Amino acid sequence: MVRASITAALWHRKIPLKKPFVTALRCVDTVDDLVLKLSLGGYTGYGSAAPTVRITGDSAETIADSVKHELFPLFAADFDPRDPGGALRDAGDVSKSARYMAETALFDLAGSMQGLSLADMLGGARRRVLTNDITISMGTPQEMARDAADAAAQGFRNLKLKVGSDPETDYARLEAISRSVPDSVRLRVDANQAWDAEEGIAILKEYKKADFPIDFIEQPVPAEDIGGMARLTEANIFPIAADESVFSAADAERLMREKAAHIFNIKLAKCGGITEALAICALAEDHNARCMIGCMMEGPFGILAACQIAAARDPIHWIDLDSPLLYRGLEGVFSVAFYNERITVGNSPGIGIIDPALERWEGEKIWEAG
Ligand SMILES: C[C@H](N)C(=O)N[C@H](CCC(=O)O)C(=O)O
Ligand SMILES: [Mg+2]
Repeated sequence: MVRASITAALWHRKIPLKKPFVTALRCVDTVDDLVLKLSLGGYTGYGSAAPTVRITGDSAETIADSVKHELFPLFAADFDPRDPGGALRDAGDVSKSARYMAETALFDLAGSMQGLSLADMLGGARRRVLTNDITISMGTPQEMARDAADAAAQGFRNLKLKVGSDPETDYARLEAISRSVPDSVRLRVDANQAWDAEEGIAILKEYKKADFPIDFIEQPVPAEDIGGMARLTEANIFPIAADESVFSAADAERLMREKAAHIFNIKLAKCGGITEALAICALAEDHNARCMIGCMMEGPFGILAACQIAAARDPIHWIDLDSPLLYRGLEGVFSVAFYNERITVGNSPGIGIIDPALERWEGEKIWEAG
């Protein structure tokens, strides 16, 4: 047990995007990135979180306040590198984004101290190369078809399409995109809660009739409409992925029990970090279910942690960790390499940061302690 010598600092920076990211829920042209740096005996650990109020309810202020007043006192007093998440076990009902940021930094610090990558800390990487998708923001059918064709030309075989404005335009989007990409390209369609169950069933029947190359439909109905998710799952037109409906292992367990999704989208920002994500993976293993690991439009450190988990856990079948591909400028910062659809997870300690690039994007240090 190492006591009371962790120092912490919090940055708030803005990461510019190549183009606005548009979904049925929100539109952003920069990523708001809160970064937590922990230092102990010459070692460092980093975590990050984005204030996605529309999805997690967490603002920059609530995340920062929770780290300063609720989480730092816990891990500053009680950090054990052999059990990095242990200090947060009794954190209670805190901001999930803050917990995620702190837990990522604690695992990164522990990995640095032990010379182990996070994937190896979790029992060894089974896969070092992951196949990522890329998201095509909601736009006109022509714009989306052009973006889809560009992505396919770069080598992406899995495209995640944002839909949910109105059924006619969505259909035109799918039609234009299907025509613009090679037959080998598969589509994931994310409605971000835009439909109700009846509407969703009618829409999906049309998509089926048109033979669009769809692998699954993500979060067709509002997060709390578990009955609607179950109806769409039972209809079995396309596999249904739960995203905003699954914030915790308890949510995942309910969805599995009520047969309200085929696929479970784990996001560290939604579930509060690595420990809860592993609990969802364990449940999926018990239920023989498959998961996707996804991300918010968020900074790179949490994405690195998610890549390490994806490399180490079998139930994670689909990878949607494309946020870094959408930033303007990233090169040379991580041991986890993003090259078009390929993510290669290296052996560097912790989550795999080579250079935290704290000065690279506009931002400021907003707090330090210890
Ligand atoms: C970035 C990722 N591919 C994605 O699409 N995530 C969204 C939410 C992102 C956000 O609004 O910050 C999702 O799956 O709904
Ligand atoms: Mg989604």
